[in-house]
Amino acid sequence: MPPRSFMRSPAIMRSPAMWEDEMAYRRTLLRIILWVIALVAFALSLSNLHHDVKTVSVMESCIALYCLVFLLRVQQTPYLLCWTSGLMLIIGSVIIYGMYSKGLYTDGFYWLLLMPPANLLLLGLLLGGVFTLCFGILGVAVMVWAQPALDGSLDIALLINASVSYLFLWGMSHIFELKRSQMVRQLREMAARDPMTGLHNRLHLENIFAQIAALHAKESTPFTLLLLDIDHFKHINDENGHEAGDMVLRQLSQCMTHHTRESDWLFRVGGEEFCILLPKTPKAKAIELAERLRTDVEQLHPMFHQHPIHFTVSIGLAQWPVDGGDFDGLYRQADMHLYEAKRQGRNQIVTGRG
Ligand SMILES: Nc1nc2c(ncn2[C@@H]2O[C@H](COP(=O)(O)OP(=O)(O)OP(=O)(O)O)[C@@H](O)[C@H]2O)c(=O)[nH]1
Repeated sequence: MPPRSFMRSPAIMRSPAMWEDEMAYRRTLLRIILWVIALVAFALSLSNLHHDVKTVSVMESCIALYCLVFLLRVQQTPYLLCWTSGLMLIIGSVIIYGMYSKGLYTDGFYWLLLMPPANLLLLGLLLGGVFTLCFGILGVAVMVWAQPALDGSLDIALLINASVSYLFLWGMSHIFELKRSQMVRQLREMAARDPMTGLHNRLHLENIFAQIAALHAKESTPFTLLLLDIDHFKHINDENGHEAGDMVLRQLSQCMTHHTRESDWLFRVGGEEFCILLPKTPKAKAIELAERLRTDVEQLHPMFHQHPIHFTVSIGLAQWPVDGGDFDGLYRQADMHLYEAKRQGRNQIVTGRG
């Protein structure tokens, strides 16, 4: 007969893609933006060729070409920021050159206003901010030094209007990007946590496991996975009500937090089922911790409406890599041990061989 909790949840939930690639959002955005820039740059290149502005036309063709090559790499390159920085550098340089050239001064200025939102959206607050600052300074420099040479005099009103518009767009883009990244962080945190206990939820488990396993494979040290299940939890609910059951779940979470280190990972993986990952911990040490936890829980007796609630936990243990080299294997082994602990009468730890 297969282990109990594996029957309840046959497949361990896969992590959402957003955790697998921090830059997934920017990749998607870039795919659309690159097509647009490539087409616009190509059209402008033809138009400038037609109007005999050959240097700018060649530069615009280069932008279109860069975008097409970038499009081929955008989904898998690990150097996304380098590629994007290159793109913004080329576009910014062409704009500044356009402003410097006679005849394209005003056109170049309009295009420069695109730099703050594009930089911040594609490169983030810090790098995007540096690019925006550099191109802003260059834009003002072109106005102050090159404009009198081109137009005969410096238009102070235009300089002020241009600078204020640029700064305004930068400020708005900064606030937008700041709020967006804060919201993404909050959503990730909420998606990774169980609201009742504050522990990580199952979605996060596989990702963390992969990171811990990779680290331990490098250092050739073992780590241990514990599965805990509250005994007869249905009975606690039935006898004392759902609220009492919730309180027991929170009490157990606090007890788990108390008995573990900062570096350990605690998860609520099901209704009354919990998982603990103990990095750099061999089975013998994990058994000591599990035993302390089990006896502490046995003596807790939290009060619910002046009525003490007695509860116990059963624990299954498995050590990486001897009990399983990958997530599914190790989790299955710990689950089999937990099943055995339940079968042997509950309120105990089963660890298997070794
Ligand atoms: N209060 C409360 N109960 C929950 C929650 N999630 C699941 N449960 C209850 O947990 C109980 C689990 O019952 P069972 O799977 O039969 O397990 P058990 O009674 O603990 O029995 P053993 O595990 O065999 O010792 C069910 O009654 C669920 O309704 C929750 O968030 N809060």
